[in-house]
Amino acid sequence: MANRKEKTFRFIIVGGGIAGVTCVEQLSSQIPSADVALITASPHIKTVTNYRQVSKTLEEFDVEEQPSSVLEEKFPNLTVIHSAVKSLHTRSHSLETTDGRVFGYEKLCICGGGRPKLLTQENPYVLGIRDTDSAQELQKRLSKAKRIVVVGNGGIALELVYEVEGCEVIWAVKDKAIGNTFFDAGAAQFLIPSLEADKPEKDAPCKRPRYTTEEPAPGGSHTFTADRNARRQGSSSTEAGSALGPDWHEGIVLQGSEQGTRRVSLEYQCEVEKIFTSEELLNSPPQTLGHENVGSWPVYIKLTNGKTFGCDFVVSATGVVPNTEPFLHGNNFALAEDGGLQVDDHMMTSEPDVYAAGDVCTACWEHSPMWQQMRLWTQARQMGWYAGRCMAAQVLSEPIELDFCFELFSHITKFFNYKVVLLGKFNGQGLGSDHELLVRCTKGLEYVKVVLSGGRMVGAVLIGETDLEETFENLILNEMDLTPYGEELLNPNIDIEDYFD
Ligand SMILES: Cc1cc2nc3c(=O)[nH]c(=O)nc-3n(C[C@H](O)[C@H](O)[C@H](O)COP(=O)(O)OP(=O)(O)OC[C@H]3O[C@@H](n4cnc5c(N)ncnc54)[C@H](O)[C@@H]3O)c2cc1C
Ligand SMILES: NC(=O)c1ccc[n+]([C@@H]2O[C@H](COP(=O)([O-])OP(=O)(O)OC[C@H]3O[C@@H](n4cnc5c(N)ncnc54)[C@H](O)[C@@H]3O)[C@@H](O)[C@H]2O)c1
Repeated sequence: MANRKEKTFRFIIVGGGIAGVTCVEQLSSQIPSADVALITASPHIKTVTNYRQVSKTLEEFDVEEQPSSVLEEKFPNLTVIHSAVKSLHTRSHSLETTDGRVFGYEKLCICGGGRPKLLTQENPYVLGIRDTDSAQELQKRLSKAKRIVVVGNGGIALELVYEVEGCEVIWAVKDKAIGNTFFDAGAAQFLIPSLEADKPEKDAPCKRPRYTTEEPAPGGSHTFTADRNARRQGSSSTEAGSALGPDWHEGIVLQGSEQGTRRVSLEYQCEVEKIFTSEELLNSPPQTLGHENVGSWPVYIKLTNGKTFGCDFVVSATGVVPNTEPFLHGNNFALAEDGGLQVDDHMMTSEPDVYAAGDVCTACWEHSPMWQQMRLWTQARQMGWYAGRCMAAQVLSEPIELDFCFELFSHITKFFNYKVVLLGKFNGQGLGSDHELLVRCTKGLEYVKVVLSGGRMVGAVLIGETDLEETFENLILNEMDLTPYGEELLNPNIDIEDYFD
């Protein structure tokens, strides 16, 4: 490294997202005398506000973008450095920023987050959504759009297809049902009517102890049309200018160039074969186009089901990749299969004195049977907080055990305007055939699914205002044998809270 060290900090945290900021807050409050540096590429930092512990493991909060001065005022020993890390030298315990400065550290925590795993990096008509800038770019392009194609079947796609209005949406999913990262086909079936014109009728509860679902035929497609005015009555108003947070889409107007109805066409079980510009399409065989007219759209997307759609742009909502590049060269980090920095149960990477937290890392300790990593705000906050505690514990020579929040996976969110709570092995992840499901579904009102293994509850999906999260969380954590209760567990006429008191 050519440049001389400008300063050596006791702790350096890289990344001003939820993981990095929570780590800084934890360290600075635990060891107020320690000099801490936060190096971040973004001009603003993300902070957790309105934090609420819903139950033992479920938490809810808002995410706000704030100027970094807010953090510096709170912690006098904190220095915020607005620059990106260009390279890391773990042997000399130093790093270099893109503006040529070199800083030393005693302990480092990498919280560089992730970036969208785009279908292609080169095509200007393919957008990803990550931060405020990309969300604003989406809003700008959408305001002139008549048709977009959304590829992907996770959190972003689910939120986007529901929120976009005044623009036709073609939604291409690899799977047999929508929302594969969060739901199974049963929950997807429950949610699908929300894309349709009328609010679903509220039927009497129907218990479905045996789990069956109808699936669309391979390569099948469905079109759902919603009446905008009808839906508006039940949805909250959009306010321009608020920060990208868990309700990121409420801060921007996702309105296409047309007024009136929303139209979502679902293309199931297909992937992207090719993305063309109109010029490329002119030079391709005539059968490529199908019913589309060449030249009427700026970009065309050919799916593996043989269909080609012209559109104004494509949203690639196809997951994230950990932002590890600047940290790898010349070092010896162990990387996980998903590209994340491997961390142990003290959030330590394989390099000495280097920790990592949030989307950039992959939890490689032996997980509790009820926990799995998903790249979510909640886990970024929990990992940042725990990494801060681990770093402090090490310098103070205090023992520390893996935090309780990693005992049980829990996530609370909203899809299609329904409250959604996910607990434990909510999709029977890793259980193979060694599990059974109990399902209760009331169309338009609630969907409750319980995953049982060896008579014990190991996971649950709760959609709607079920009020069951705390009871089910306790049942999972207590590992109670529920065999004697059988299907009564989901009997809508039994107040389950009283039942287990
Ligand atoms: C549109 C969208 C909606 C989402 N909705 C939800 C939701 O409803 N609920 C939920 O739980 N999760 C949601 N998520 C996921 C959630 O945003 C992430 O899991 C979480 O923000 C990860 O936090 P992080 O701190 O690890 O990373 P990030 O928030 O990505 O922060 C990384 C930080 O590191 C900085 N950085 C990167 N590289 C460098 C470098 N070389 N040098 C210096 N700084 C660097 C960046 O500038 C940034 O400040 C959503 C994600 C998206 C994109
Ligand atoms: N409410 C929430 O909790 C929420 C909302 C939005 C985003 N998020 C989080 O933000 C991150 C980014 O969201 P996301 O939706 O991009 O990721 P995701 O991991 O949730 O979903 C990615 C989806 O893309 C599909 N996919 C991957 N490669 C593909 C390909 N080549 N072709 C077609 N489909 C492909 C996957 O099957 C999956 O359905 C995730 O970590 C997600 O959990 C959470």
